[in-house]
Amino acid sequence: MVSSKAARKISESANPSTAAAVGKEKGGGRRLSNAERSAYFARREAAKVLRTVLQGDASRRAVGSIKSLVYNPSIRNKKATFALLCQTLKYLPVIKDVLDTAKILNSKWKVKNNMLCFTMSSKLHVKQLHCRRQEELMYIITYDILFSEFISLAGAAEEFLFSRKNALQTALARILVKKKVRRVEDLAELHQTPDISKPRYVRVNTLKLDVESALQELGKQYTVQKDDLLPGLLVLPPGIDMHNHPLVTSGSVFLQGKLSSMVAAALSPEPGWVVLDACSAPGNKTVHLAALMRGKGKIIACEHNKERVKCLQNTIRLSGAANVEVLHGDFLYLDAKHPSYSKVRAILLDPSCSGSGTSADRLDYLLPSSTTGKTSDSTESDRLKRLAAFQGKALAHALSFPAVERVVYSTCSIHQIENEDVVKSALPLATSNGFRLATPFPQWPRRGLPVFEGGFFIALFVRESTINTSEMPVQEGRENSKASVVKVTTTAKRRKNPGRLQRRFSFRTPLLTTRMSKLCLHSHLNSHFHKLGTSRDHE
Ligand SMILES: C[S@@+](CC[C@H](N)C(=O)[O-])C[C@H]1O[C@@H](n2cnc3c(N)ncnc32)[C@H](O)[C@@H]1O
Repeated sequence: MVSSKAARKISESANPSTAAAVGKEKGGGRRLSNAERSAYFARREAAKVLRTVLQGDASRRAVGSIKSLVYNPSIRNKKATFALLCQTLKYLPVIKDVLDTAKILNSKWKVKNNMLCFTMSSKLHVKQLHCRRQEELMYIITYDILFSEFISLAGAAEEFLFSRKNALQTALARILVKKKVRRVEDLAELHQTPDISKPRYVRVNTLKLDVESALQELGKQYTVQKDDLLPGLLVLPPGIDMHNHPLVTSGSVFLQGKLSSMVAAALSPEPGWVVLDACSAPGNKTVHLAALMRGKGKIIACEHNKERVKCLQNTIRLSGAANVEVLHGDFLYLDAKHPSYSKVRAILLDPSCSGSGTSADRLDYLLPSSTTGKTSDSTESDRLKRLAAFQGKALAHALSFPAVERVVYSTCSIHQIENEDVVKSALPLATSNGFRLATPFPQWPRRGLPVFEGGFFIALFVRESTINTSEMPVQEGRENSKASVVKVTTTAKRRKNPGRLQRRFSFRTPLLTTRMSKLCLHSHLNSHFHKLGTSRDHE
């Protein structure tokens, strides 16, 4: 959580009066300083993320955590955006109340010339914008005006709201009187920040850097030590921001928590195996698998969400893993009996879940639904049932792949319905297919109990190999393909006839050797998918 002090610091640095470089006057207008520009963009970036966060929260759909949205590559000024976003969310109930009382959201403001042209000129092309259309931006700027000490006025929306500063302040004063409190901090609605003082973990990407070198490099700046359970994991002090550290931006280390790092380690695939990552984006565990397999063998990374496929591809690219094949499609539709999967020996199943175990990490306590109790118990329970139904189907499907010896099922949920209940419901099938539940980390002392604040759930199924994979038919072309990352775009849409799937293919590198024609390729991939009569929209 970013303190108001930190947010103020950022606001101060963005303020023209404290920033050294104020641009020169030009043609009757004033060119903005870098700090003004940066504040202008940070507010708009924060507003964009805020819109996604609020829409996701209102519809209870997983759109990514606050952190993951801010640390998306499309956000340029991450630090300022994050600070503004967290602070605005913290004060959001008050801000909404203030804007309502001051009747500002129903007004319009005038935009002079082009808002993005950083010259405040007196020659006008006036356009009117409605505040409602820019609601999130209004929230961000109102936060800045009311609660941070300085504000840069660059931008028409800023000018408009600043001209109503008195109305905003009067509205705030009225609300305090009405609620019988003296300070804004005393308003009961303000979110309490939980005390999160967990260490920062980084996982060394051994495809790019060895653990000793990472230890040495990070040791120049921080107190760092090896984790006592996972050899490639390093432990650093809590609260440090490493997002821009060169080892992180180069993909030499990944910011990955201990519990998340335990999942691929529990699967423990051997170099040379064919491994399926069933629900893979954004790909942290996919590239961990690649590192554990030392780049040997093949990982098929399946993901059904188009946007998240892009994220997955970025992660793979960053990691330098050359043995990952990205499959854009629904895992439940993959035909386990298809020859392409006949050599899959391990499956990592980390499906969509409620995320209840990592909600503090994801800053969910800042979301409106966490304080207003907008989500009723029955809505939440329906959601959990829907998720559990999908998770159960996915686990049963994973256990049906013919050559699979190890299946890891993991969630970041603390709900029994998504964890033990799913595993229990799959046990009869698992047993009849020759699997038994195994202990992934015998030395891990507190299995089954909440180990940190929040938590992960990991179940490992193993079966002795009954199939000699060297006798498996080799899939023509695929085995000979030199393709490293293959982009297969598959759009499976439910239609009147549920057995029919509509697909699109695009290849960055050839999937098969030239011996196979495109037509042949199409029918080859058509038979990869196998309808199990389930909904694709699990969330
Ligand atoms: C919990 S996340 C996986 C996180 C990932 N293992 C990692 O460590 O980076 C679950 C992912 O599964 C995807 N997903 C959900 N249902 C799916 C399905 N039926 N087939 C393929 N992917 C699915 C979601 O879009 C989401 O990206």
